[in-house]
Amino acid sequence: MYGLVNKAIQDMVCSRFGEETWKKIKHTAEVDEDVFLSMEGYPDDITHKLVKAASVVLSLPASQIMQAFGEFWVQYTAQEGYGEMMDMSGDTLPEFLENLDNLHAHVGVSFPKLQPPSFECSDIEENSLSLHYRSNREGLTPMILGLVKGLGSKFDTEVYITQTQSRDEGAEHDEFLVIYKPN
Ligand SMILES: O=C(O)CCCCN(CCc1ccccc1OCc1ccc(-c2ccc(Oc3ccccc3)cc2)cc1)Cc1ccc(C(=O)O)cc1
Repeated sequence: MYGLVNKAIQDMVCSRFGEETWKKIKHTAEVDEDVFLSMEGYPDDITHKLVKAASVVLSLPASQIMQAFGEFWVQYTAQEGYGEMMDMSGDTLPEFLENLDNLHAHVGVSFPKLQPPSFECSDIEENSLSLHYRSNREGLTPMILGLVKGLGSKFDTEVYITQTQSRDEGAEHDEFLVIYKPN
């Protein structure tokens, strides 16, 4: 995972719980990095250890941490210089979701170590669609719930998302029903 992800976790924890809590989380995770370089590639395990340690230190379920992080990621990347790229990826929530693979392909051209998941939309109706999420990473599914919620805020759109298929329960990939209503 690029360091931008770990840096975003650090910024979310520091902004909401302070520097001391972040130090405790890094210590619990046994992660020694003082600074995460956005454009450096880090083992995925570091991200998983940080989420697990945050769950212990904050006494919150890891799924809740990942969901909050997904929501935070959308605004964080916009303020960290990817706002224009995100704005070019669609004017509405369904459009953005349909263009997500293109967005990742665009980033991947400049940053070849990117290992993006794949998102596909099907059964697209006026106010709903099915979102298919395929990834070679494990355990980040709750982040997708937060990412879509974050897109709801970005597009001032009420969004309801529920998982309808789960890889953990034997499905080939995770699938979500996304219902949206622009305000
Ligand atoms: O792998 C999984 O199964 C779940 C990963 C979910 C995280 N993605 C979120 C995708 C997303 C979904 C909804 C809305 C917005 C989303 O992201 C927009 C986005 C995607 C990628 C970047 C990005 C930009 C630069 C990166 O790397 C840098 C950073 C600074 C300098 C050089 C390279 C890494 C990711 C920025 C915004 C983004 C992503 C972040 C990092 C990686 C990666 O390091 O492989 C792959 C994907």
